[in-house]
Amino acid sequence: MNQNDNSYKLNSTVQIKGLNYWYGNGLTRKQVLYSISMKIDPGEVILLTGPSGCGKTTLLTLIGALRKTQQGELFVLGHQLHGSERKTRQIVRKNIGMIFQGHNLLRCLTAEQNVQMGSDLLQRLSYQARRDNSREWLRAVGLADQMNKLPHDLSGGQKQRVAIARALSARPKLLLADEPTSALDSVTGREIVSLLKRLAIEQNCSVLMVTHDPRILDVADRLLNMEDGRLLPIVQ
Ligand SMILES: Nc1ncnc2c1ncn2[C@@H]1O[C@H](COP(=O)(O)OP(=O)(O)OP(=O)(O)O)[C@@H](O)[C@H]1O
Repeated sequence: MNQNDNSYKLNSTVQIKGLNYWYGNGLTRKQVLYSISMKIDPGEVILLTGPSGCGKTTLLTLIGALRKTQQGELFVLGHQLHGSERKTRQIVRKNIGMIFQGHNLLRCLTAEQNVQMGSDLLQRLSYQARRDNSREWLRAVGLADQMNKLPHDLSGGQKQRVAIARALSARPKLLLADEPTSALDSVTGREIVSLLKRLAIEQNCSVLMVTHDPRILDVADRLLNMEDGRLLPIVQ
């Protein structure tokens, strides 16, 4: 490995080479990812598509340091995750925002309190500054007048806006989103993805988004397609 290889890995938000992954053990062991190689540059918005069961969520959770890497190189935000210690994975996770299909908001907390869970990761800020940060983010996603509402009093689109505010309020360098528009109608879905892209760009935050939604593909800087655990060559 030469010096250029190393700086490349440190400069990319994500750098993956020859990543394989298996579920199960012994006779039930099944390979679900095969020789995945890819990279994500700072500020890039990438959409990952592919049929159900092809391995998209598995790849997302490996990049998000939510699973242990088994084989291959996986550099995220300059940290090698293969063979990494728990502490390294924690550091990486703290710098990643995550948004899932279900918005994953806590039902008993207001919109503001849910966003504050993200702001609270900014440990150097005072309580008041974290609170202001949460409110600013709710304003940025257009929910200034809904701060005190509980999730069940918000529409699906509004809940996803809160989830976006919560994810971005922690100032992540990478945002991972797993089908964030799947529960939304097409107009709201597009609106949410455009908002997410605009806000992420403003933060110079890279985005990797899994989607089945063909209506939002044009939002991407780059499209990746997966099938049977493999990334397909890009057809221009
Ligand atoms: N915890 C698990 N244990 C065993 N097999 C699993 C587990 N999670 C996923 N799988 C299998 O791994 C394969 C890839 O699943 P994964 O969820 O990554 O695909 P996906 O492309 O995200 O699918 P979908 O679009 O339906 O969410 C599938 O065959 C799935 O059944």
